[in-house]
Amino acid sequence: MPIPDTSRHTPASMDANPNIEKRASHCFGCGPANPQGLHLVFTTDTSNPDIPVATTQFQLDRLHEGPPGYIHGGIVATLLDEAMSKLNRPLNVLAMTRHMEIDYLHPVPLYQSLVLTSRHLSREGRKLFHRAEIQRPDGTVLARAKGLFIVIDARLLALAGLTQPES
Ligand SMILES: CCCCCCCCCCCCCCCC(=O)SCCNC(=O)CCNC(=O)[C@H](O)C(C)(C)COP(=O)(O)OP(=O)(O)OC[C@H]1O[C@@H](n2cnc3c(N)ncnc32)[C@H](O)[C@@H]1OP(=O)(O)O
Repeated sequence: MPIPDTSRHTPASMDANPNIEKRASHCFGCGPANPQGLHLVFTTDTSNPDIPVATTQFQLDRLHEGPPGYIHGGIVATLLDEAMSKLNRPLNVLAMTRHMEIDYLHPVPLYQSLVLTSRHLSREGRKLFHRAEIQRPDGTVLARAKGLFIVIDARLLALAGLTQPES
């Protein structure tokens, strides 16, 4: 069987730098170097270091439209996933989403400033359980998610040709 040419799937951002944080600059959710990304910037509250909380405000336009006037459901999932992923570093782990479930409670509007927040719930070994919500400024919850993140160890990183972040 011929070996597939994977090089054609390699985006320009995948340069030779093996450091995971430097390579994360093109993350669709938070990477500052991704011209088509969401450029989310989170504030993380670690006043209780066991239960970090991440928050950001965002406002999207028709580039991310699904139903007329509202954000596409896949982008809503991205926002919730990204917010939950921001809890991993404060917990001193690298982790990836294994499972998430979403309640789309109300359509999420375009052209309005909204609040995206996430909170760590619990940990069982390498399994991290988080939750996230998108709210209107008045506190109305528009969408919420629960996520299971799995801690990625150094061996898996090395298999992907990556190194741990500099602490
Ligand atoms: C390789 C590249 C490295 C890059 C490192 C970068 C890291 C930092 C970048 C962060 C970036 C963030 C960006 C935003 C967050 C994303 O979007 S991340 C991207 C989306 N996620 C992915 O692509 C992950 C793809 N999945 C995988 O690679 C593998 O499944 C994982 C996550 C490494 C886990 O693999 P595994 O260890 O073989 O998993 P497995 O043993 O089957 O399950 C783990 C545990 O979860 C439990 N479990 C599984 N499914 C369920 C379920 N549905 N319900 C309940 N429990 C479940 C299992 O029972 C198991 O439990 P234990 O037996 O340990 O008690």
